[in-house]
Amino acid sequence: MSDKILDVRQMTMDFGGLRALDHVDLDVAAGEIVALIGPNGAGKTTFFNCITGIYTPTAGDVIISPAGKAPERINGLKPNLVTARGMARTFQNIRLYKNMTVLENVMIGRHCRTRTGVIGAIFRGPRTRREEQEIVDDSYDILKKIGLEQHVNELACNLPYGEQRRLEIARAMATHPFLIMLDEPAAGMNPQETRDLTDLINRIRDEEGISLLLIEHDMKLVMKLSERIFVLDYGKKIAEGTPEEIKNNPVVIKAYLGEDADA
Ligand SMILES: Nc1ncnc2c1ncn2[C@@H]1O[C@H](COP(=O)(O)OP(=O)(O)OP(=O)(O)O)[C@@H](O)[C@H]1O
Repeated sequence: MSDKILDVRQMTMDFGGLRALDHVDLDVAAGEIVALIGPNGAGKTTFFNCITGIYTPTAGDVIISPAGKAPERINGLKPNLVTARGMARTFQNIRLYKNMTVLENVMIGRHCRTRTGVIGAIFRGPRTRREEQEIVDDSYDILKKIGLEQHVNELACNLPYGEQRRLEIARAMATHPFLIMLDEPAAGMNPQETRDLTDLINRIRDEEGISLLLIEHDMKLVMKLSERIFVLDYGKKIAEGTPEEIKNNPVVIKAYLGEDADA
């Protein structure tokens, strides 16, 4: 496929004697929503950590090809540089600056796109002030898109759980990514919050043109949202395909879905 924006080849990660990822291939095309599923301990979060620079994989390649840019191998880049290349992520456990406002949390995400250096920040010339205003405006726009604009000045810790999760997504969007990776975005959400999240993810793809790769245990959500699904089990990729193919794949049913296949 020529329109791959992310192409992960033979990703392998050993923790001492434990092989958490075993030669895993995965790709995401432009404008695609892809899910990575598998039982607890299958290696999903490790996979995210390997492609975002948190871990240095034992072997494998991560190649990105955002629109209009030449393909680049990003193995070994530090997480902040991976983000700057256009790959943003959220974490399994909410990681917000809880005692900062909603707007400030998004502005922090946006800062990875600033041009002002230390000198500019100290002297605060017109260019720096203009850039700061742009960051505020851009962050506010993102909060509007996410539906959190009425909370701009509230502390992040005072938001209900579902909205904290949305704020994390807003912060990821503020980095102007071509791909957002969500680690269990629906975890702990009630049914209404999960429905809102489904709409939000679709809107991010349809209106912003951002691709998404998500780890999720909520099979209903995965089947509804994803165009393709990759399945891990004990660090190995055991299947990939459309939701229909995955639902009916006997190897997947045995390893993971079991009775919930039609959930
Ligand atoms: N830093 C680490 N050091 C040692 N072992 C680790 C480390 N991180 C993960 N592992 C192990 O690697 C395997 C894969 O873990 P990982 O967290 O990636 O699974 P997962 O599919 O994300 O699970 P879950 O759905 O429960 O979040 C597990 O056996 C885990 O114990």
